[in-house]
Amino acid sequence: MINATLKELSRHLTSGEVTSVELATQYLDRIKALNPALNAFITIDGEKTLEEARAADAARAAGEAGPLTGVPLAYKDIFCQEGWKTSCGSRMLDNFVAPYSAHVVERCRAAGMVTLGRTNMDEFAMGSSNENSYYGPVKNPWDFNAIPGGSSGGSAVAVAARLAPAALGTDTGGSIRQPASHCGVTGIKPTYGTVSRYGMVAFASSLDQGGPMAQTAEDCALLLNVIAGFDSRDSTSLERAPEDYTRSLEQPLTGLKVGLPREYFAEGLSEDVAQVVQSAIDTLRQLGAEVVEVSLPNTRLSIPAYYVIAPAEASSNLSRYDGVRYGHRAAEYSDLVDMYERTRAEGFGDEVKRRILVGTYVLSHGYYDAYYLKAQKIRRLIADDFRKAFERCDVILGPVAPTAAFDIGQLADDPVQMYLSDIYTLSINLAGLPGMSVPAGFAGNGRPVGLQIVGNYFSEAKMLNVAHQFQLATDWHARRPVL
Ligand SMILES: NC(=O)C[C@H](N)C(=O)O
Repeated sequence: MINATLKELSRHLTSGEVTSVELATQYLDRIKALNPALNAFITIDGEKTLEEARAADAARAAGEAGPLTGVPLAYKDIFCQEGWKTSCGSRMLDNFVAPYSAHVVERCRAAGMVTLGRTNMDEFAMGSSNENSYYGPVKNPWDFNAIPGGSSGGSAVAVAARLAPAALGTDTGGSIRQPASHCGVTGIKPTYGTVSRYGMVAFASSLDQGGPMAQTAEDCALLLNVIAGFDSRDSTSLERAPEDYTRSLEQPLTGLKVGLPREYFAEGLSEDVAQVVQSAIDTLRQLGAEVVEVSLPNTRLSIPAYYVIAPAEASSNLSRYDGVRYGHRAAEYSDLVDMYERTRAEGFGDEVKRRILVGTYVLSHGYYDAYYLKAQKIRRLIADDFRKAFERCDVILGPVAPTAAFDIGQLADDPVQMYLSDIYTLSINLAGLPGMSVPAGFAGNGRPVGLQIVGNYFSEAKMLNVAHQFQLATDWHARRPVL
């Protein structure tokens, strides 16, 4: 049962082959056995989980079950969940129990899904390796020396190690796609505005977007059906008619136009990742896709633009952690300013402090035009690159990251090198486009490699169709680490 997809679990629950309580117990036992080594979860609470599972079984007995009632799910520790500690991977929120639930959590609970726990992450979602968590690094189940990717590393590992059949993550500059790629799971970051940010701890609000991580594209579609949709409590939530994201899964790919950006296959891409991506493209070609070359000339500017805009927004968003209202407060201080200073010095880790400093600097008088305004102009150019590219193709394919997962500690002292690993993911967030990662093979060292699929605005159903057809023709998504 532990290896089943959401789709299969739904069937097993419907047929009565398993109850939600039995299922939750199996996952909780596995979490208990493996989490001490993997560190994928920050919080588990078996009693609460079983209570939700019992309620799901009761709903089913009363004939009130939906397709995902009783199916378990893990949440990145960034989504507020009433009654659960919501730490965002930070000492600052180590004592914070959310008094309300995020929109996506409300949606999943209303669908009858059962909470397995809260997954580890880089502090305030800042990082690409999960080494920035106050709760310690997460281990990649394929190789305990490897990083799992970040910042949704705990969610990716939970799915890869079968500690959960699916998990929710967030993606500001690659945080769903890059850990999905490094752990061999499927993840999708929807078009900006598709999933409500209400109750999601804010990092860079113009880029943050929640999304599903699971074994298959089909499962991601099922989960997206649950979490997507308008919510008036998020001012950037889009008012659109509800969609069924599974509607195109079975369509053949004949005639699909696939764009390969020249800039994604150039210098900096490792040989083994290039090979995996190339063979995935060959598979899609055999399935009827037609390949065209496209150009995204401003790709290289995405790193400086993102690392101005994201810290700028973060410096503003994180100003709320002042020790007054909630979260950490220094134990000793002499006056109010001293309290602010000590609280923030103690509560935030190095990477968060670095970004607050950068963000404050680029927004400060005299530097605003030189950095922030310029970055916003680059953002427009990047979106224009994609607009032109999508005149010639239906989806864009490429790598998710330049290399497979690197070793724990390898880039820990080199933030700029760490930022460079986001080169293929950042521009998608800057443009607000949907992007996904699909397991496509392994690097020479046995670590997983994902294929990135980028779609035009609101083309999630098409992307999921491409991913699903790819998964019908390959079995990379079904491989699992030996644990
Ligand atoms: N949050 C993200 O999407 C990850 C990105 N590497 C960052 O540190 O900002």
